[in-house]
Amino acid sequence: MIGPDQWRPVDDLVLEPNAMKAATTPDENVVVAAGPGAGKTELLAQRADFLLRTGQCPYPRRILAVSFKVDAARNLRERVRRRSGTQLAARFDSLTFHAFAKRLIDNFRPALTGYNALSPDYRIDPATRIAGEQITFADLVPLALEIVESNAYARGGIRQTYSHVFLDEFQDCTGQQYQLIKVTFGQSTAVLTAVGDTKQRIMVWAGALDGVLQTFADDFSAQPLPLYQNFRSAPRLRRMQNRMIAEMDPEAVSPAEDLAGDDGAIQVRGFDNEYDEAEAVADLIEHWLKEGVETSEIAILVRQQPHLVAAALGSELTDRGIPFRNEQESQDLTAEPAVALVFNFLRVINGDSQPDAYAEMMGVVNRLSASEDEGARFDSQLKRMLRETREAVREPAFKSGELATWRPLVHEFLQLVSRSVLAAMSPGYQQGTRLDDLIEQAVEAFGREIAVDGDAVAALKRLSETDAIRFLTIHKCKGLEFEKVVVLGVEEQLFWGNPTTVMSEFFVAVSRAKHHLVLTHAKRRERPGQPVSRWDVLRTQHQKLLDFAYED
Ligand SMILES: Nc1ncnc2c1ncn2[C@@H]1O[C@H](COP(=O)(O)OP(=O)(O)OP(=O)(O)O)[C@@H](O)[C@H]1O
Repeated sequence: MIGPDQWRPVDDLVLEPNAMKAATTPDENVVVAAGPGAGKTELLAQRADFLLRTGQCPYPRRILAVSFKVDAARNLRERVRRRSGTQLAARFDSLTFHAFAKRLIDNFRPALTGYNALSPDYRIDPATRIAGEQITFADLVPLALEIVESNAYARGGIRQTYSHVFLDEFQDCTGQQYQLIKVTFGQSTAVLTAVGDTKQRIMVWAGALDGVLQTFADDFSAQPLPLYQNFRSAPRLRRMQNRMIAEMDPEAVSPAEDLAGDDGAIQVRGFDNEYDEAEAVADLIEHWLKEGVETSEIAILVRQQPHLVAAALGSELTDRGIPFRNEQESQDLTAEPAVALVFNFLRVINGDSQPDAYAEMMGVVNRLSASEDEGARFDSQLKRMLRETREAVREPAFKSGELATWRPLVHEFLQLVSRSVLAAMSPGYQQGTRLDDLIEQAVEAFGREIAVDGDAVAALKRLSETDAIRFLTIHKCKGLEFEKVVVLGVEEQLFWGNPTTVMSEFFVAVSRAKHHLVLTHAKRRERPGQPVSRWDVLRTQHQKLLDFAYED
């Protein structure tokens, strides 16, 4: 352990004065409002290191970090683990609001009474609530709120556990989520750090509270500590962001002299139709890849219906053998433990050295063996099966490009693991068809990728975090950053609705780019083959948004 005065930011980062203050304040609630790329998430990781390393968060107390998305919570957890080491990071709980609420319910369930009373083996279902037995995701936060509102023992327990609380992307906090934080930690000794950017408030449709950063500052007597830097984007891109900020939040505009420089590029490209657009964007991507840009540093952003709007680009990339991933689909999938197990099994039987996948897979399956004897028997059966399967896939006759050859192998493995073990992996798997549906989706996703070139290792790589160009919705790209960003379809027909929300979403999209931003629009987009609720064939460029791309 070191003294607070001895602590230096991890990785030798230089923190601006307010960031340093927010990272190291021992006992003050703070709210850090700052624009894109200012280092808000980084600041939370640094603060976690400070609190754990200096003992300001004294053992055995813990830090709670609450985020909105599974990816964001995982990113922050990983960042802290990498920086501070596994031992210290073990006292850092990086959870989504849903996961935090579920923890409260699991730990203090008997506090729920009457209609809300729940049996110990309650289930969570996406849609249907059954009194006493099954709740939906939407019930989690209200039930957790009922627990902390009605039960002083629960409030005391959670306050005892956490000495510090972090709130990331706090501009998108809903009324219920805010209440949960306020009732749980208001009037307590917990020290709270909230970070956010009102210009990136894109969850209004989901009930994000207007002015929540100010409300938090008032309710928690939190000191506002604005940040002014942007570590992400090159000057040309920052000037475009600044033109948008001038309209969205004039007080936050940066002085022109801070944004001088020629680094960075913005292109606006108009096309007659989506096929011309697909060809031109694929040419650009091919060019970037030849220049040595990593696939994981390229993102294609679409406001809505990405699988339809980006379909032509997807086929063009497939024809050229350029890997891409529809994030909406596969990233949600890989967060599922059953899907991760299937992919890890495929990695183990295909790759020569896959220690992480092997350890993860064995960790899951062994954890669940009932007795030592049974465990040993199961272990040897599984190892034999893996050995034989590895040999089989190496046979020249093995048709690796066809899904039909893989499907029985996956099912044989899952049968060996057993239904009860699979069902125990997640509360949602015990009822209905969710488990089978997920396994089928995992196999299908692998099938689509393996069809590209028959290379299983490459297919699995594309299905994992890196090594593929990502197609994302704007909601999914929150908090992420890429060298090259293409916003596909800057058109009235895609960027419609409440003008403030449209601006915020466009702002989130353009501010993901580090060096190069491409904005496209097309005059026509053919109606997709599949049924679709709303589709306009004729398109109009969104002039107001595109105008921000041009210097005066
Ligand atoms: N003090 C710093 N010095 C150098 N680089 C930094 C610093 N703080 C953050 N960065 C880097 O700047 C980039 C943006 O940081 P981060 O993602 O934390 O910003 P953010 O404010 O959360 O952005 P956004 O709100 O747009 O998602 C990251 O690549 C991060 O590693």
